Amino acid sequence: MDHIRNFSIIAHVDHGKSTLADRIIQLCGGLTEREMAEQVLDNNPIERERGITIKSQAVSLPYTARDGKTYQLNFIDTPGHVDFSYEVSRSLSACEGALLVVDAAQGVEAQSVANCYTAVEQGLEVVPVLNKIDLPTADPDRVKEEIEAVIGIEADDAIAVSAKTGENVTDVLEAIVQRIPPPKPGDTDKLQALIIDSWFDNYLGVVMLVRVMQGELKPGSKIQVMSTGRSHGVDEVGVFTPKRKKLGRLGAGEVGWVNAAIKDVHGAPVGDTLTLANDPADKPLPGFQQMQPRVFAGLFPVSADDYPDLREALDKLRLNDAALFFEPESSEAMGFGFRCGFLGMLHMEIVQERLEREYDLDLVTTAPTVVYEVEKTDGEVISLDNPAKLPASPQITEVREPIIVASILTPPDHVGAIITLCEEKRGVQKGIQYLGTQVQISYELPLAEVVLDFFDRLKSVSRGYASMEYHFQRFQPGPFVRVDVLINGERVDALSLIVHRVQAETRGRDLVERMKGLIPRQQFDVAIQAAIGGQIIARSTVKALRKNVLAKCYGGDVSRKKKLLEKQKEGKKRMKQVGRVEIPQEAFLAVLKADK
Ligand SMILES: Nc1nc2c(ncn2[C@@H]2O[C@H](COP(=O)(O)OP(=O)(O)OP(=O)(O)O)[C@@H](O)[C@H]2O)c(=O)[nH]1
Repeated sequence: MDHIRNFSIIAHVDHGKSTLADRIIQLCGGLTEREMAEQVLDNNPIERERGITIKSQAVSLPYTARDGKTYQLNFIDTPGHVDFSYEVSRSLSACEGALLVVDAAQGVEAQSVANCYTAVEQGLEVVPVLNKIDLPTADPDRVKEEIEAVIGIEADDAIAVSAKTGENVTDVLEAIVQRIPPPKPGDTDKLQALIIDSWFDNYLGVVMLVRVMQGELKPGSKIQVMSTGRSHGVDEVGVFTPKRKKLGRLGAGEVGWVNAAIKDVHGAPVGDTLTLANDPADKPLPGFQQMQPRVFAGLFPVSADDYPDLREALDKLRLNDAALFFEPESSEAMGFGFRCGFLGMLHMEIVQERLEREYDLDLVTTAPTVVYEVEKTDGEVISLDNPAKLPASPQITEVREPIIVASILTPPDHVGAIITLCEEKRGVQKGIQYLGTQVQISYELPLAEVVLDFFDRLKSVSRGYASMEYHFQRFQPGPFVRVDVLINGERVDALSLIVHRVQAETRGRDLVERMKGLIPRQQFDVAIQAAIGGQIIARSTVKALRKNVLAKCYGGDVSRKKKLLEKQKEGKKRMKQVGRVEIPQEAFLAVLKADK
């Protein structure tokens, strides 16, 4: 085991993790120059387009070090975005060390701090790497100080590199070999393998990425998933180089893939332990925190005929995405659809995009909402993930909303604007610390406010410099009311939202105004109202169209007429017929941009 090094790379989005990983793979001879042309690790098209890494991946690489020995370096990738921070901790638990990659021009950002603490807590050796030193604005010395001041780890021997040009990347490989310890042997030889990740492959069924802690895994063995007690025969084991490579065994300390004819990812839960069915380990490895969807929204097909297809598509996506939750929902206004739970807004956007792109579905999404805890007068406490289902007020004792703790890092210039923003979002300041060139501000904030437009606002008030990390803290009671939207006098359940009493009037007015701008003019007047209970708090009208649109075409030019009709059809794609009124997708999301 002395020749094995298991490591991860911790980095804020865009600091160059994928580029460095590619360089490392290239230096170890994993791929040819041509194969490198495509960034290999971000291998889902949506991830690639957005330039973010979502799923964990692992690569095993042989490296002949300066000491003449050949080491097996196992790199386990981690995602960089806040929505996926639970995946970071699970990747880290398979490693003995981590490279902390910090952009030498940009400096330390909140996400790297949070992930670095996770690594330190898990007892990993952290090796700081300053990337992008080829940039004229790079200032490695300042960033070293920042790492020490903000994160509090030693950065004297940080390695300054350019992942782009390849400068000093060999030093990183040497540091992995010298500074990161090899895996420790287990207490016994009984198999314990941690499931770091599992995904569904159309040809192979479920593939598991595992870290063998002790014992060994071989084709033909009968393994047992410890939490479910289910047994499966192992078909194949191997590693990614990054290409799939079959092996005869995976031994203690190694990281690789296993496939064992398991039907879907729920049969191979991430964080679970594999052992041998006929010679099981005494106890499972410590698992991971269960991931919980925090943001919910309704997904409805534009055309009711697509409902079965939507169900099938969600079923398929769930094979691969254990964090995705859904159950059938029926709405008076929208018909049949699904209430879906996501880890955060990015997760939601990705799921929606995949449904539309990969499954060719036209969908309308309702405004995302957080989960409220509602205590009823009969003592029952319910988790409310759909505002339309809030019980009538005489039945409610208390409504509690989720509160998060946010840690924001920013240069000192923007502190004032950020505090103003947090206060506007009902935040409570918990601390503010000047750390060299950066300021760390911590706030308790309602998750509902963060879900709205907080990230965009934070970026805009800090001109892109502030970064943030957050985690759930607790539920807190408050005076919440349900604001309903009425279109021509009919309540549209899919547009209801839960808001703080103090913000209700403003939100209602903003929403009505915004919707007025988004609902196209129809053959008749459309009245839009916002109401709390029976009381109307805002109203507005979309005036009827005066003329037929085709009148503009002077009756003559057929192709022009056709074009116009096609254009209208296109525009209709993401509309939902509610009663007599056609409501476009944007109107359902109007609430997201409230009070800007
Ligand atoms: N100048 C310069 N640019 C770099 C260097 N390393 C990475 N970049 C650029 O920085 C951007 C982000 O790099 P990625 O490797 O995609 O960043 P990442 O951290 O993997 O981002 P996520 O996959 O979103 O987590 C890309 O445009 C890279 O070309 C470097 O050493 N120098």
